[in-house]
Amino acid sequence: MTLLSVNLNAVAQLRNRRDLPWPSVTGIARLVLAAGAAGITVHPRPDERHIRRTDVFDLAEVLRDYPGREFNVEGYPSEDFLALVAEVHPHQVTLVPDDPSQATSDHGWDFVAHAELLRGVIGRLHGHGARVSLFTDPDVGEAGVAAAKATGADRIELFTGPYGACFSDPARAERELGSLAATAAAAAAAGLGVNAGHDLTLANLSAFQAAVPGVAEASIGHALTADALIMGFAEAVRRYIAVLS
Ligand SMILES: CC(=O)[C@@H](O)[C@H](O)COP(=O)(O)O
Ligand SMILES: NCC(=O)COP(=O)(O)O
Repeated sequence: MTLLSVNLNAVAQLRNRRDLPWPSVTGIARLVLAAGAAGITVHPRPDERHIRRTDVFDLAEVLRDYPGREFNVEGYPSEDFLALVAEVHPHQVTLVPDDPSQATSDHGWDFVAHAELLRGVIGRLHGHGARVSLFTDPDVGEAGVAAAKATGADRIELFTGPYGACFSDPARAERELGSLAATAAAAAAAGLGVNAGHDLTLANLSAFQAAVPGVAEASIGHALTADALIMGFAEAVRRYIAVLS
């Protein structure tokens, strides 16, 4: 069974439209956890376009009321980011090679070029007990997985954005699923855990699950929030969990 971690970036972005405290990021976190989500994911970007530094501390407090659920904090390993996660102590840190100016996360790590950086950062994160996952392009294959393993990471997160973009091209979706499945199998053989995320939806998730077995955690936010605008967060969480189970 793949666990669902709900990404709250989009809720924070809606809140930030006005200088008002609603929609409440912590309130939605409590709602999705009560509905059965295994955890919460956030990506506090340097410009605080959505998740703010204060949200990360507030959500860590919420997670303390839900033993067994996990807090996953994503970001580029800048000194500011590393200082934040050293204070908050999330269960998992997902390292992403994002430039501050990027509109969204749109590629994984070059594990060879960034080997030294990643090894040092992962050692620091392990020092305060975090599990470390590395954002990974779908087509890195065995060589890329071996390089990821060499950094000391615990998991890779399959970047499913290219697959999610195939919503009108079934043939390309099949090719993307083939790449994702090959990289996931290589990761499992190398003793790495496998997470997944970016542009997963109720429409594409079951085909992903069928093609890529053994994914430990899917972090889903944008589409789940869009669904929640129609059916509510509790029902949306239940629908995604049903597909992931
Ligand atoms: C790493 C990833 O794919 C997403 O988790 C990321 O959080 C998306 O960031 P935005 O919500 O800022 O697009
Ligand atoms: N790591 C992926 C994530 O947290 C959410 O991505 P998305 O569902 O908002 O595209």
